[in-house]
Amino acid sequence: MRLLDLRLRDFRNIEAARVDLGPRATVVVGPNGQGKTNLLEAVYFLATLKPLRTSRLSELPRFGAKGCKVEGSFELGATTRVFGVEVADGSRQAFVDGKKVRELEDYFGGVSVVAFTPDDLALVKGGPELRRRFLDRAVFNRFPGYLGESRDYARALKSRNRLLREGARLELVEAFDAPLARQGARLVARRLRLVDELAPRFETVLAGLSRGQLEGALRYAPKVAEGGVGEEEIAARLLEELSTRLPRDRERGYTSVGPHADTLGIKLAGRPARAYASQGQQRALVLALKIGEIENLRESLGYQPLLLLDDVSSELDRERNEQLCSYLASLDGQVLLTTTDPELLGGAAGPDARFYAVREGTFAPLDRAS
Ligand SMILES: Nc1ncnc2c1ncn2[C@@H]1O[C@H](COP(=O)(O)OP(=O)(O)OP(=O)(O)O)[C@@H](O)[C@H]1O
Repeated sequence: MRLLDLRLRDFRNIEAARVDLGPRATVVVGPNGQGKTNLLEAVYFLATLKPLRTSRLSELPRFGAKGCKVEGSFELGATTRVFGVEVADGSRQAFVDGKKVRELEDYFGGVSVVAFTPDDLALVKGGPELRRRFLDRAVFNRFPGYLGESRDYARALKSRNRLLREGARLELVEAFDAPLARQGARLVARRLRLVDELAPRFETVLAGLSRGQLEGALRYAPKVAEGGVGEEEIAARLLEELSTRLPRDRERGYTSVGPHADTLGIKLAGRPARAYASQGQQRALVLALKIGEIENLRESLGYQPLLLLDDVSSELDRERNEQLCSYLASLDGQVLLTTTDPELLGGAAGPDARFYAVREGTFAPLDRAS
């Protein structure tokens, strides 16, 4: 997989842009607030149909514009396909080779990205929703069908919560429980599978980064999946939990059990990293999570996902930054990096890197010598 070029219209502060990507690293250089992250976000949106920083599609079009569009040509094996996504009136439409895509699953064939942004550094210490979000994005990267599955679950959950808030009759709420439990069990099963794959990689990478000093572990263990049971049994248990908790959920006005309420546990030497990890340890943990995810995708997909790194170097300490740069230099897939200071990238960009300068949403190729 290779992203050849990228075309944007009215995406955040970018009125119009075309960026041709290098075979390996493409580096976008510019001062704060010029549009570096916006470009990265456009690539992420193109590849995942999910915005990177917000959950609101309506924030993506440039101020005053009615909609926005991102398009990119991907080389996929021997063919080249043009993927596109447009936002208009707060909803999105995806295209492949100019044709509207009706089923989201049809869109994702062979395209995969992993983003690493300064926000990720809050993963360890931040609230449980951040780790759940990381987990969900990692599951989606690995199993693209997860996007549609989580959307179906979110819809069913929203309807059930509305009925709970409105104090609807119990039988009416219960009518939602069987499908909700089934869809919820699917999400739980996908997450369990991903964590099974990711956890050993994360542990190995962390041990490598810390020269054997740090011992980490990942834990996703919802009660409904205790004992390593399969998806059907998880659904049955979830249904039972929903029913047991129904009177209390009705009082509170929301559904208190299910994958939306679970999170990913990160441990350091057997203890919750959230409570005990130092700043440096947190950075090592996050780096190990990201590298672990990339390695896992590389193995399972058979190619390296496109990496998007948003000015992470300036947020890491020197040692972690050097580790990240040497890891990047060892990869042969594509990386899109943004930075305020190219010096921080060390050897990560490599000799064949392509550079762009950005000012007020306008991108211009940069001669490396300049
Ligand atoms: N929908 C939008 N329309 C127009 N401008 C927007 C929109 N959303 C964000 N912006 C603006 O885009 C500008 C660039 O944002 P971006 O996050 O890409 O900066 P950056 O170059 O990554 O900077 P930093 O180095 O500080 O992270 C900001 O001034 C922001 O206010």
